[in-house]
Amino acid sequence: MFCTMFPYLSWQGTDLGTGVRMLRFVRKFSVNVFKSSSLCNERVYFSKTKMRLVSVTWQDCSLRKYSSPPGDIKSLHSVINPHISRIRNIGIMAHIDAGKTTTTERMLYYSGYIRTLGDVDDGDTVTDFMVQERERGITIQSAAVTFDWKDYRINLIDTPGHVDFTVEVERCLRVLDGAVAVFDASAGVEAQTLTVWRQADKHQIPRICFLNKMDKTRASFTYAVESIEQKLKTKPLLLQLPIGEAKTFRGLVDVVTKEQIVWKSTSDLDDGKNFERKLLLEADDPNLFQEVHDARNTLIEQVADLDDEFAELVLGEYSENLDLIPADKLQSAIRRVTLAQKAVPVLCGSALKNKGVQPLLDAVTMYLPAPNERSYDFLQWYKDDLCALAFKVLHDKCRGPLVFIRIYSGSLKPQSAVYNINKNCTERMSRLLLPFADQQIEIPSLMPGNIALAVGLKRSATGDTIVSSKASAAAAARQAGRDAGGEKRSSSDIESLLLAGVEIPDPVFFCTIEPPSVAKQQDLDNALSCLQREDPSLKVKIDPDTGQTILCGMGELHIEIIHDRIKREYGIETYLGPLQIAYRETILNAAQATDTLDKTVGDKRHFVTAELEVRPRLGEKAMTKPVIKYAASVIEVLPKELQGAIENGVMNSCIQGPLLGFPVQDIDVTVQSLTVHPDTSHTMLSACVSRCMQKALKKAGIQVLEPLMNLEITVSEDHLSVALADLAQRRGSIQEIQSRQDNRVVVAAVPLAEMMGYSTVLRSLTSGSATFTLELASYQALNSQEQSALLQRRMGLV
Ligand SMILES: Nc1nc2c(ncn2[C@@H]2O[C@H](COP(=O)(O)OP(=O)(O)OP(=O)(O)O)[C@@H](O)[C@H]2O)c(=O)[nH]1
Repeated sequence: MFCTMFPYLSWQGTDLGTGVRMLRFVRKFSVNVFKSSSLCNERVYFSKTKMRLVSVTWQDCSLRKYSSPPGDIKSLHSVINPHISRIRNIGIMAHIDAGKTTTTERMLYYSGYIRTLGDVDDGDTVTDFMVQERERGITIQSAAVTFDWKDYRINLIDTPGHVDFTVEVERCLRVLDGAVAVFDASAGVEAQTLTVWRQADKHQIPRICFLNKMDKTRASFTYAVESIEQKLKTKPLLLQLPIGEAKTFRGLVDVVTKEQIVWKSTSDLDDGKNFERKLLLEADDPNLFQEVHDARNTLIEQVADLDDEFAELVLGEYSENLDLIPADKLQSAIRRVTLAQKAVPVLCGSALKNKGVQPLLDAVTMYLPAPNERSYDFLQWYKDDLCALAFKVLHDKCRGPLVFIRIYSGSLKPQSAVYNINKNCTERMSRLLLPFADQQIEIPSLMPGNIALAVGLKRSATGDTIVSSKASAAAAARQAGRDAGGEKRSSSDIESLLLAGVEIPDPVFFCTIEPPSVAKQQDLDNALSCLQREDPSLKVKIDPDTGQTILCGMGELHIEIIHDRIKREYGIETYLGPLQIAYRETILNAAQATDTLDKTVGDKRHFVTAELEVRPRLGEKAMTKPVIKYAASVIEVLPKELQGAIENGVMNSCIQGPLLGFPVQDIDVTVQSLTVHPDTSHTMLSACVSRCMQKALKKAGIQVLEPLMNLEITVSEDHLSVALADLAQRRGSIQEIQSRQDNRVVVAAVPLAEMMGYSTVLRSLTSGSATFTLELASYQALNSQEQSALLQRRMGLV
């Protein structure tokens, strides 16, 4: 599907003149296949596609710095690989429906990369290109697009807002240098904003806040800013003030320069390209003038508090009159505090009404960091050698997997071999493409800081680290090992230092999936392995008892979308079993067990006697990996190579607990004694340890744990009581009821088992007016009654 949606143009490295001519061609005719009449069936897609050739004048090209004459190598190079200080890798993140896709669409439009404005509600935006995204009006996959704004190259990633796709957000954050957090100005900080904000904190990503939807009836700049300050515990720097609010919103004032930016046209058809920018004078609006004057002084004070260099200016040269502080000095200081993540610039606008997006783009280039202004720990071990991260995979029927790559150091060239550390394999890359808006342009090389699409990598998956060769990976590992304290760190610790991967939380839902006939099983397996490479939060396993394929996902919507994609993209009509909860198991007491394996295979005798102890682990954070220790008498004589086999045996027994077959968490395991005959294979040793573990776990008494979810419902006062009554029946415990403008926000903890089909129920209870988000909080123990009821259900007794 991708090749029909993203036509690409190419040139080969040596013929640069042709390359430039090709670029001119790219600019002249932007092929927009998104206005296709058919978005549904991939196989008929091509024949039904109406290619729309949009003429772009040569003047347009020159504005976008593509005007260099054929053969000008320097400028061609800057088109492909701009100077690193001119690159911005940014993400757009927010709560569901805050307006990320609409804002991205406007950015592409104003930068000249699309000729018509797409609309989420009409299902024709560039970044929401999956059929399911267009139908549902939500972002499911992150989309990476490249465009130029003024003199800057912006690689932008539009991330999903729905909580089921949080992993997608997390893995994108890994490759971003900065982010724009979009808010609905009438709602302020919402549940999912908090989650993505925490994720961005974890990856230390400098941010800008954009208060979108300033045109909405209940939009309130003050309310949204207060909620940012209180809920996100951050220091908002107000760089703009709105002119008007809700219906009267028509522009903004740049607090730094004191310029007013006003969109004169009130027509919904106006594309917002034309606006007036001029100094705000007292005579224009005395109240607003005073407000801006006060806001600028507050901003200066805030920044001076956070930045010593600026404080010196304020206290010295300009102490008599803060009005005289030049805008560029203030901007530089704002940039420094933003990069240091001491504060967050706040801007506002209405993406839908085409207001405020151009100043937002200016702020992105002005205040967010270039790749060389960020520090990445793992880079110190690669120096100038290649280090890149595969952060997204798309399957294209014509060209195979397309892998989005962010390059951190070294360089990448097409037709070259690279080494994938995670997969421990060497792969050949055939082509490199830049994802310019809705086209792809083939490039001859990729330099640090940039993002591109690699064609030909058959095994690389989302989250893999790519380097130049196995030797380079080994050298980096040696260096990392030395820096990390040599022998004291295990090899897996060192590996994790080298890998720039993403932590994937365990899925909370699962169900069986069956093809329409046995003959289609192989096709289904292929489809699932492709989807898994794209989406590491999707897990697929085989039920050891029934042999059925099990699909495990992050939520109802996640599984629904996967089911739909298998049908539409791979043409397989599958049947899903009922959705089930992924419980966990843990132990109640400490216990010991002994096991002996004595087997002769051929002329070899495999003999193991193991004695293990298991104990409940009392940590704050749930741990699915058991902590394995060895008694002193064992570790003294245990050959290192047997350790791996023992640990495999322990891990395997924890994948399926002894009571219901769910993963076992929070246990400590001690190998008390071990006797191994020299001929014993590692597989036999693992098998014996695994069996011994199962015995010990059973003796220790099993407790089933269920996923407990954080629930946040936004509901009107009228429907509050009915929503609360319903929650009480779902074993929900209400933690807080907050006010959000005219609405109430109920914060509660509810077992996931009680939330099946909740969206339909809530919709009917509140006439569709309430919204909710659900996020995994922890695992809690079932009481004995609930546990035995669950056991009976699982055994088919009730
Ligand atoms: N009034 C108003 N509506 C807006 C504005 N921006 C977006 N919308 C509407 O809000 C809805 C959600 O917009 P999207 O751009 O899809 O939001 P999103 O954050 O990308 O949504 P997800 O990807 O599903 O999380 C759509 O109906 C938009 O038309 C705005 O500035 N004002």
